[in-house]
Amino acid sequence: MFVRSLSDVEKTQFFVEWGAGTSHRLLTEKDGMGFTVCHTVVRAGTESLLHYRNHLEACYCIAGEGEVEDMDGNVYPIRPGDIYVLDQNDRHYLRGGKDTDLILVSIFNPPLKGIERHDLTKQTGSGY
Ligand SMILES: CC(=O)NCC[C@H](N)C(=O)O
Repeated sequence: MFVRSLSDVEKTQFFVEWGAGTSHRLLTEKDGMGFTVCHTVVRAGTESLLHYRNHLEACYCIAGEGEVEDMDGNVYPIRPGDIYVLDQNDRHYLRGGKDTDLILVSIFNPPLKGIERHDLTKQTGSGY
């Protein structure tokens, strides 16, 4: 077993600014667990169009507030204790709160290599 902290990740390439906040990729492919765990900050006032074509993702909110919107226009407020699940590789909008960051634990299956980067300029949605 091992223990890893946010400060450990900050010394590595697995701490990324993803365009609308930060992501500590706490577990990556090389850890051999079969999934990735990230501590993700979504900055207040941001909106990102995201689309993970090669990974399923579930995001569990541990602090703050925000919302997620599917491509049918359904808007889901996200608060601590909520999980949103992209079980169909769903394209979606992710928004931080008006004045409050949204803090998520994001799980990816299959795992990320850890060095993937978003390109939020893509009209089709950023992802990997
Ligand atoms: C919630 C979400 O997907 N945010 C984007 C960052 C992601 N956790 C990543 O590490 O790329």
